[in-house]
Amino acid sequence: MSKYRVYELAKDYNTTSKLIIDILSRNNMLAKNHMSSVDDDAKAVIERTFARKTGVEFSSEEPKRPILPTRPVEDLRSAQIGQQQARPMQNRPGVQQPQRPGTPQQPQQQQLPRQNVQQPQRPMQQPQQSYQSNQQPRQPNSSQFVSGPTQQGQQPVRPAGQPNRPIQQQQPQRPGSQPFRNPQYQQPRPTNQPMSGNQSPAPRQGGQQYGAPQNQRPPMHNQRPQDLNQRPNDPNQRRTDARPVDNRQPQGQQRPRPQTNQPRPAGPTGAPQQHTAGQQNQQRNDNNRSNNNRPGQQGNRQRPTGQQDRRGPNSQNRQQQQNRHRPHSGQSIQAKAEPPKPKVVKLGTESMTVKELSAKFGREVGEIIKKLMMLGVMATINQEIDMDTAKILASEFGITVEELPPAEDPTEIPDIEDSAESLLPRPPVVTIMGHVDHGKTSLLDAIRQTNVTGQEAGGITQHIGAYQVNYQNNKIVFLDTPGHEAFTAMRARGAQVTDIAILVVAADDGVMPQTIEAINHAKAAKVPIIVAVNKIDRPGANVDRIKQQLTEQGLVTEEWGGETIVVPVSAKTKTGINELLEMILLVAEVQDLKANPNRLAIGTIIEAELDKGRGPVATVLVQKGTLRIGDTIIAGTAYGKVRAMINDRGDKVKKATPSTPVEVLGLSDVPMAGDILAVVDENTARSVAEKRVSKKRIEDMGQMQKITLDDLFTQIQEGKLKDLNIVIKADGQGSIEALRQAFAGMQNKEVRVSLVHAGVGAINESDVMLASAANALVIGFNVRPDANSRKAAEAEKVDIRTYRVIYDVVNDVEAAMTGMLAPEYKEVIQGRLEARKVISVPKAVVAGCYVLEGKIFNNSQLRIVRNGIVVHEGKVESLRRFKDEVKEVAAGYECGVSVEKYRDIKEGDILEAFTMELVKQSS
Ligand SMILES: Nc1nc2c(ncn2[C@@H]2O[C@H](COP(=O)(O)OP(=O)(O)OP(=O)(O)O)[C@@H](O)[C@H]2O)c(=O)[nH]1
Repeated sequence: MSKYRVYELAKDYNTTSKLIIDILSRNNMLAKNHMSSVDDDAKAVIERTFARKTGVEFSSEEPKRPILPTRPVEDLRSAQIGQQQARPMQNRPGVQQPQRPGTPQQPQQQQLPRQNVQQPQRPMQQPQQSYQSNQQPRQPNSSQFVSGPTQQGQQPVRPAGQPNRPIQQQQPQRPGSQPFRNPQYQQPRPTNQPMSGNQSPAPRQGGQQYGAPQNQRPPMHNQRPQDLNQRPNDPNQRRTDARPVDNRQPQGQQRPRPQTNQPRPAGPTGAPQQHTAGQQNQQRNDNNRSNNNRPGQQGNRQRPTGQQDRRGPNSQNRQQQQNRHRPHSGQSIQAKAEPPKPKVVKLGTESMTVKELSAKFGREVGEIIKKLMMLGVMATINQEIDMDTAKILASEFGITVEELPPAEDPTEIPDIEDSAESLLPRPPVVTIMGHVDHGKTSLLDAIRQTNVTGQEAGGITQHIGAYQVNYQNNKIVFLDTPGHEAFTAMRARGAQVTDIAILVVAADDGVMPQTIEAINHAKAAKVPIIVAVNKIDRPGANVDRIKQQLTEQGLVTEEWGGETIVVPVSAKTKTGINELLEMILLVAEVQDLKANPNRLAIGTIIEAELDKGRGPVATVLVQKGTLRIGDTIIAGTAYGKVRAMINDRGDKVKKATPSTPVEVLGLSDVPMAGDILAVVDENTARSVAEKRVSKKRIEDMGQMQKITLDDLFTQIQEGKLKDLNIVIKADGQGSIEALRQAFAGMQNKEVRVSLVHAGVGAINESDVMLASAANALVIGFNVRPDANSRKAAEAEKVDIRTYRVIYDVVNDVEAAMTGMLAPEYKEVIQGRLEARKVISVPKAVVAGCYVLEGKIFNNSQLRIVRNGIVVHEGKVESLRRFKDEVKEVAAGYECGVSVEKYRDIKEGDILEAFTMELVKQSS
């Protein structure tokens, strides 16, 4: 009975094994896979099917594999025929492994032991084993053969009576249970023990059983007679080397063994091969070739004859696939250049991508990613890896990291060190610090012989002032910092630019919390402290008690053996002022304060604001060099040319030497208090400012994202926590800093203050829109909303609250946070007027106004706004139309308005008429 393998039939009919299996299954014929053997009936079915279908299915599922031209023509022909004639052994699990390229083919006896180290059998190969027996009718019994360089006419034949292996003995190997063995010898054996070279295969128990199909159909020996007859006579149609030989050829079928009578172009095929009983290990070439001719494989064009592979068919084909891309063994092979694997790498402080790190480490990107994964970092090729992670990664690879110094920040202006010879003495910069209302401003007034206190809104110092005084031909610069807690940040900054701190302690009040805070700031800044015990004129003044309290804070007076200078003073009676100034000069002398005036200036922004008439105005304390008119300066993101400089007395100056405070005009923008001002060339100023702007934008974006995400997460975690979002607009950076600090300390269990935006200037429409988007409250500090922003606020239902005293802001917000804020009165804007003509009359100043919107009443309260800044609040003193007193004036009419106790109305001022309405208190 002839047996055919599915894949052979597929090949014969130029179609796929799957299609053959399908056709067979439709005809109730079992075929499991492409290695399944089928009988002649099945073949007949296939033949009939394809006769009918005329090849429609031929290419329906799998395209025909192209035959590569590397193979000789006769080889290809013989391959086609040979597949019909000789049953290839390639798919058998125990198929012999070809030798490695270049290894001379060994005699079979020598090869046998090597078969035992073949690959474990794969599960997919199991069925193939069972079909091997079915191939036998079509296989020459190689056990009868004498292998070697056979020639035509010397075809070994199976001796009559040579039993074939019993089919019953062909047990499929368990997957992976045994080494890969040549089924020709191994599988017939009851066990999987390797067969020695002189062992004979187990005798068949009847040739009729051998190869019998599973359905036990009668053999059809008339099948494919032509093939059989052609084989011995047409060597060109055979494979060039020996075909797989099967020693299970049914008796009587003396099929000539395909053999190698046409050596392959390469490979040592000349070794004599003997096929003796028990040595029927077919040439590995055969198997190899057979493997190469597997349906769907393209392997037969790769491995030269005699080059054998120890591996199974699949890996062999994989190898063949690789070989296609591999240079021929004879060629000079350029090994794939591996990147050098350094032991030490230099890394900067900035982060690097995974790809960059792989290049630095000389490792594949995949290796880096794998290591990162093992470290718990999921990264992609373009992921940025920070320095710490890179170091850990390097240690994983056994690489030492050398840190490079940080790259120069393009947003920084490098400072130049001055030589000792260039330094000249400079005046000391003194900061007055202390608890609220202990008399800081009064003391400075006493020193300057001026009265600043009277001009301050709410009686509190709310801006850093810088003043220069002369005492005994020595200049002393004073920075007047406020004592309120809210100004901590400003005070801290003042301590950073100062040389000496004057700590004001009221003799009748003693050391208070802000006193201690001031001490700590001065200590942190390593600034010497001189204590001025003020208000010694007060009845309850007790200087010794103050000294005792100071000792508790680590400030031991000189009289008590310490180093702290304590000067009792009275700002009111001007007592002790001279002693204080002398002590300042004494301490300054000890400090040996010097600076180089002959260089480009460096200074610090003490305060900055936007003046509608003059533009951005910055108060600068020059610390090094000399600042001159026309210098190109940069401070923060602002830059420009010095257009004008005004000293503390209001005089215009052309230059400012070290330790000189001046107001500087000419900046493009309002810098932040604390920004460093530097004189640079114009290009540098512009480029550095641009870089700072973009850097700030990126930082702001990151901050916004962080805040949003953090808040979201925190809110989820904290349950009922709500944010009180606030937009601040103020008249100066100092006020913003103060409010920022005040809000930073505010938080209770239910509400947290979140600053959405803070800026200098009047409240504008974009502020309102931002507040609307962020569901925020707008707080104006000494600024007012313009007409558009007020309308926008009404439309968007945004609450704008304006203040002139920081206490009120803090108290209101704190009250709101505790749910106690229930305003008894609510401001209701009645109308807006513009002062167009100001007339002075006896006992009053009358502003000729035009009512822009709403109404003004003769009992209205008035707020006078100049350039968006509130300059006064008061009551209507008189309201006239022409010469008549009237009760109200509506929009579109002119009127004369005078304000109670205020004569400084200017043309262009905006007068807001408002009233306070009682609001029902909510519980
Ligand atoms: N009797 C007496 N009163 C003083 C003296 N110094 C200041 N005062 C009064 O104390 C109050 C507060 O004085 P300020 O100079 O405003 O105090 P401050 O520390 O500058 O206050 P802030 O700017 O709010 O921090 C004012 O009413 C002063 O008149 C003093 O030496 N004797």
